Order: sequence, then C-alpha cells, then structure tokens
Amino acid sequence: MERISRIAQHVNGGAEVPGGLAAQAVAGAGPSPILVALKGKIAKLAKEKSAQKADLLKNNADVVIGEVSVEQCINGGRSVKMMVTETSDLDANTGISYRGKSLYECNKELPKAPGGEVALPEAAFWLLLTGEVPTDAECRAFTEELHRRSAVPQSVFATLATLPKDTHPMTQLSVAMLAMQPDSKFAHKYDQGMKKGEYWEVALEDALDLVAKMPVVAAQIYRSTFKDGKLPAYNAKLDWAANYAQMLGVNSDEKFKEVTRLYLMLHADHEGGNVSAHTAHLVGSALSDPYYAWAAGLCGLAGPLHGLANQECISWLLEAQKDLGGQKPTKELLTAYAEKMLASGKVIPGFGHAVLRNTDPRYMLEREFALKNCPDDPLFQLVDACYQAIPAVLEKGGKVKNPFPNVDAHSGQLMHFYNLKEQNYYTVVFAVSRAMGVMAQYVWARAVGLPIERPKSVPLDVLAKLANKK
Ligand SMILES: CC(=O)SCCNC(=O)CCNC(=O)[C@H](O)C(C)(C)COP(=O)(O)OP(=O)(O)OC[C@H]1O[C@@H](n2cnc3c(N)ncnc32)[C@H](O)[C@@H]1OP(=O)(O)O
Ligand SMILES: O=C([O-])CC(=O)C(=O)O
Repeated sequence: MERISRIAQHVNGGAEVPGGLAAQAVAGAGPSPILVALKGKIAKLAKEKSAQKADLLKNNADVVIGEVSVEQCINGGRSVKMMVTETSDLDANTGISYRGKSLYECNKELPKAPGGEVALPEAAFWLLLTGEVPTDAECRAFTEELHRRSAVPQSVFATLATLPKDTHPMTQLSVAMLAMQPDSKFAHKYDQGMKKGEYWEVALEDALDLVAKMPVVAAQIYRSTFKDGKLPAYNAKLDWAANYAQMLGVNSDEKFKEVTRLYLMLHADHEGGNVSAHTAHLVGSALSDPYYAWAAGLCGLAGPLHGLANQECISWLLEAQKDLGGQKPTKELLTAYAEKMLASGKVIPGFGHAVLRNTDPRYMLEREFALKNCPDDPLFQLVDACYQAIPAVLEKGGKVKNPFPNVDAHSGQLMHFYNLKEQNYYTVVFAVSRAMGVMAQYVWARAVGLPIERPKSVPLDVLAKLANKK
C-alpha cells in the first residue's frame, strides 16, 4: 500500500498517467495484463531453454568446445567460451545482435514513437526479455508498465544529497543503486525462503523496477550536479527514452528525444563478456539481488577502457578541436595529430575493441543519424575526419588488433550537439541504456538456473609449469 501511494505521489507530481493497462494496475487491479503477458512469454521460452540446458548437460557434458592458450589465460580470456548469455550475441565483424536480430534489423523492425524513425529502446528490452518483437500495442503497454514502476523512494535522493557535489556522476549512480537495494523484491523473497523455480519471476520484478527508475535517478543526478537541482516533471505520456530526455531539461527539440531513443536502443546489450555485464552476471550468480549486481556492473562501466571511453572521447575531441585552432579538420591534419598522440604512448579513445574487428555498427547507425541531422556541426566534421584518418594510423602502428571506431567515438558528439555538454555525465546515459541488457541477462540467468560462477585462476609459476609440459 505504501509503495502504491509513493507511486501515485510521484505520478501526480508529474504529468497525468495515460488511462491504459498500467494505470489500471496503479488503481489496485493487480498485475497489469502486459505484465501477465510478459511473464507468460518468458515462462514459455524458459521451459524450452531449460530443457535444452538439461539435454546438453545430460548428453553432451563432456564435449570439449575449445582450448585455452597461455595467451588467452594471461590476456583476459579473449574468445574463451565459458559462459552462457541468452539475450544477445556478438559477431566480430557484424557486431551485436539482440536475440538474433542485428541492430539495423532492430532499428527497422521494432516499434517506433508516433512520428519517430528510430526504434524504441523499451521495445529492445522486450525483445531481449522475450525473444520476440513486440507489437505496437504491447510496446505501448510495456512503456506504461515502466512508468507505473518509476517512483524513486525519497531516501535515494536524500542519500545522493549527502555526497559532495563534485562526486563523479557514475559514483552517484552506483550509490543510488545501492540506496535502492533495500526495496529489492528478490532479496526480500529470498529471505522468506523463495524456491529456485520462483527466482526469475521475482528477479523480473526487480529488473522492471530498476529499469523504470533509472531515468529518474539519472536525470536527478544531472540536474543536481550541473543545474539547479530541480527535476522537470515526469511525463508519463512520453515513451521511456523521450521522458528521460525531457527530464534532463537541456533541449525540448523532438530530435533530442529521437537521438536519445537511438542511443538507448543501441547501447542496451553487448552479450555477456563485456566488463559491466560480466561483473553484474558474476555478482548475480551469488544470488546477490539485481540492485547489487548492477551497482557492481556500473563500477566496471565507469572504467576508461569501457563505458567511460565516451567521456574520454568527447574530451579528446574538444582538445583536438582546440589544438587545431580553427583549422577545418581534414584527414591529413587528423593523421598527423593521431600519429603524434600514438607516439607519445597515449590511447586514442573510441578506437579499438576487445572483440569487434570491424567498425562498430552502433557507430555507423549514429553516423547515419548525424549525416542526416547535423552534417554541418563542426564537432561532427571532426568526428568524420577521425573516421577517415585514425584507422590507418592505428593499423600502421602495428599492434592494435582492431583499428576501427567503436560507438564511443561518436555518441558524445551527438549529445554535445543537442546541448548535453557535461562530459562527466555521458557514461550515465550509457548506463541507463545498458541496465536493460544486464537486467534481461540477470532474469535469464535465473530462468535457466545458471550456477554460481567460479572459474579457475592460476599463478604465473603454475602457468609456466603447464606451458612447459606441452
Ligand atoms: C563500449 C565499450 O566499452 S567499447 C571500448 C571503449 N574503449 C575505448 O575506446 C578505449 C580505447 N581502446 C582501447 O583501449 C582498446 O582498444 C580496448 C580496451 C577497447 C581493447 O583492448 P585490447 O583487447 O587489449 O586491444 P588490442 O588487443 O588491440 O591491444 C593491443 C595493443 O594496442 C593498444 N591499443 C588498443 N587500442 C588502442 C587505441 N585506441 N589507441 C592506442 N592504443 C591502443 C593496446 O593498449 C595494446 O597495447 P599494449 O600491447 O602496449 O598493451
Ligand atoms: O563488448 C565489450 O567488451 C565492450 C562494448 O562494446 C560494450 O560493452 O558495449
């Protein structure tokens, strides 16, 4: 009851909730039809997948699917197949696919906002959760379901308010996740002796709550850190991403809403081995609840070789712009600039990837958006010159395995163009999106009953002995 009144207060503080399925649930009609439908779809697929897992373990448990070299053991386990992730799969050349659909296919096939051209991120979330493309009606009802769950306890904001104002926004976000943890339904049910077969369904409750609350928490962090602290009213008439965009309060342009949808759709998932997803998976495998798991994952996303690269990248671009001193960026100028940078032993942010061996399709989709919507932006012209110049420079250097740009080389320019200029904040936008994939992964890890993760480590001496035996 207390939860519902908190939600009502929150919604009343913002715009009206549309009178749809989710609103009926707010009014006390029990789980909304869309939640029932969502659970039904996951339950059906989970049955198939659990049978597949059982069959693999019964009939193929001893089949060797790969070997591990000394190099893989030392260098971060690249390409070692040692975990199961149902939601998405990364191909080194074509990039990520959500449940078998490339990002181009997702952008084409998933429902859009009225008048919008890019896929809605919550539609991608539904796809990651269920393996199905939602209908427009399902997607609308799912958006409402998220709105219904978006109220953030006052205690979370009170906790954030105790932090020094210059605390990095990613630190604030991780703290906020932990401050929300006391509301974890998974943790409460576990304490009451929940059965294993119930884990995924309760995990889904937390996953939906967490994703629904992310935009509110993230926007409040932005407003408190960089603006007057006042959060524009929540607008439940908008889709999940557009409402986040408007709560940031930096731009009322429809195109800012559209670019936010695109960004949040593209960053939603990147299979299981990336630092933040793997961290969250590992923590979740101990049955720490989804809030603990994502708080841990966020700390990994905050690393400059991973999610923070988009902050690093925009800083790098702005610095380069200053160094060029008003000259028009050209391939030649950027080649010389990047060569100098590389010679000084610095990493060029936004280029290279642990797994991809081609230009990141997320980068290409952002580039297409920029070519259409802001081709004359000086920062885009610099990004474009980097695209023309840097791969060849890195290739000539001879040690980088993938000289091509990843998504972080572009996303900052788009945010900057639409007036979201505080670069320390950029990884938070990434985190709002990635919460969807990591939460879908968490639900699926419980749905197929994956156990606690505990790979073997060895000291270098042991590795040397193993190597000498061969
Ligand atoms: C959303 C994401 O997380 S995408 C990744 C975002 N990160 C970045 O853009 C940061 C810049 N890029 C990098 O640092 C790397 O390419 C990573 C971390 C993404 C991948 O790392 P690895 O798998 O180790 O890359 P790779 O095997 O190609 O590295 C080989 C060497 O090239 C270097 N290298 C790789 N990329 C770059 C780069 N962009 N600039 C300079 N040097 C690079 C590595 O540091 C390594 O050097 P070392 O042998 O002296 O240690
Ligand atoms: O896959 C990785 O290692 C990093 C990455 O691009 C992501 O997580 O989006």
